[in-house]
Amino acid sequence: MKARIVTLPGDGVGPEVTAAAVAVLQAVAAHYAHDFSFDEQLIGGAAIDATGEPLPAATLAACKNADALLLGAVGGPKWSDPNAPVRPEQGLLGLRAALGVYANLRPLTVHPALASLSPLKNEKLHNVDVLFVRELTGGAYFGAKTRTADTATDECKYTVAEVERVTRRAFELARGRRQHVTSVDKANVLETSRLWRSTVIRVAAEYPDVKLEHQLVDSMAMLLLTQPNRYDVVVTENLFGDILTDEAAALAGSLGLLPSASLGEGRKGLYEPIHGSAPDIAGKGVANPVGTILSVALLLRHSLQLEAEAQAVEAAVDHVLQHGPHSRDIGGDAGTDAVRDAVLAALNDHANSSNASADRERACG
Ligand SMILES: NC(=O)C1=CN([C@@H]2O[C@H](COP(=O)(O)OP(=O)(O)OC[C@H]3O[C@@H](n4cnc5c(N)ncnc54)[C@H](O)[C@@H]3O)[C@@H](O)[C@H]2O)C=CC1
Ligand SMILES: CC(C)CC(=O)C(=O)O
Ligand SMILES: [Mg+2]
Repeated sequence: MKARIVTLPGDGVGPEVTAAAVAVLQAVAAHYAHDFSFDEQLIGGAAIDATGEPLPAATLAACKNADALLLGAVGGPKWSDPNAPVRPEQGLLGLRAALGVYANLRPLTVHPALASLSPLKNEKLHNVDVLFVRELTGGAYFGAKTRTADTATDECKYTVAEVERVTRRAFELARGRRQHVTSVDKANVLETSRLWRSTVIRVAAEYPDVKLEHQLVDSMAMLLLTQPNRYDVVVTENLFGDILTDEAAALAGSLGLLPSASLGEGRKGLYEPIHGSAPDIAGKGVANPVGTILSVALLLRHSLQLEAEAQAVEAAVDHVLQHGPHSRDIGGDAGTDAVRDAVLAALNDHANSSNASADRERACG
């Protein structure tokens, strides 16, 4: 198939992990005879340096014209002056809003080979398989902001329509999994959470086959670490989802491992690791590319509908996590390129063995 993919490497480790993930997409294209074109665009601090804006018009135009987008990360100390007129993060928020990608899927699994890195080193780690569905284009990140010399405000606003659409997405996804949705809010205190909860309850009535439970976000932060295997699909608002998923990454062993897919109504999606620009390790060639490579698997699955290819990438990553090499954040000493090369080799083996078995089936049939 033909697909136009815009890449947005961004800042810090963003270009390093994006390059590794693009190499995987190129290998998928070669193994499975697809025609993927890549168009690299500026975003974040790199875009501010080049154009003065975190989301240049040319970037937005290219993104609107693409089938899928792959992003590294934005931000870093160079652009973090609290009084700066523009910030790299505004570029990413603006892109999410412009694309209308309101549902951010952040899957969490714990690879058995990495279980010793997890704070929960016991049987409760078995079968951890949680799909976070984070609302991505509303809430405090997008509300009106005010600032005077001694006071600042960030408005947190949600409409019923915004809650309904992300809740429906969560319930639809739960139907293909273990039919269980946990909605996380702070309905004992926040008005937005009370609207969230009543809307979720109403939408849930459309899905009698899916069990719904509610959890307040503060106790959820604890339960996620102590009983993660209780959860199937977790739906929550923008800020809570951002925080809970970085916490969840600790269970997997590193923030560098988790991928994400940001989806709206069409097939187009924005794919990125859940981590940031990791300025502490940027430029050293040691960033873990696994979260970004697994984001490529989500891109293949959700935007390009190439399920076999998505599974091939996931199997290749699984092989590397099982046998190494491992990057420093997960206890090894391999650099980004060595992990990328190991994934490419495993993908090559996987594709060759799939082709061989297809040949055998054809010969028998
Ligand atoms: N989606 C995005 O573009 C995001 C951007 N940011 C931005 O990133 C910058 C740094 O933010 P932090 O709070 O430090 O979060 P961070 O996610 O960049 O880093 C947190 C810790 O995780 C480690 N880490 C992250 N990704 C890794 C990887 N692939 N391999 C190995 N270790 C990894 C880092 O080295 C650091 O110790 C800030 O400017 C922030 O605004 C933060 C989160 C998301
Ligand atoms: C705009 C981003 C920096 C927010 C974030 O941390 C994330 O989406 O994970
Ligand atoms: Mg975050």
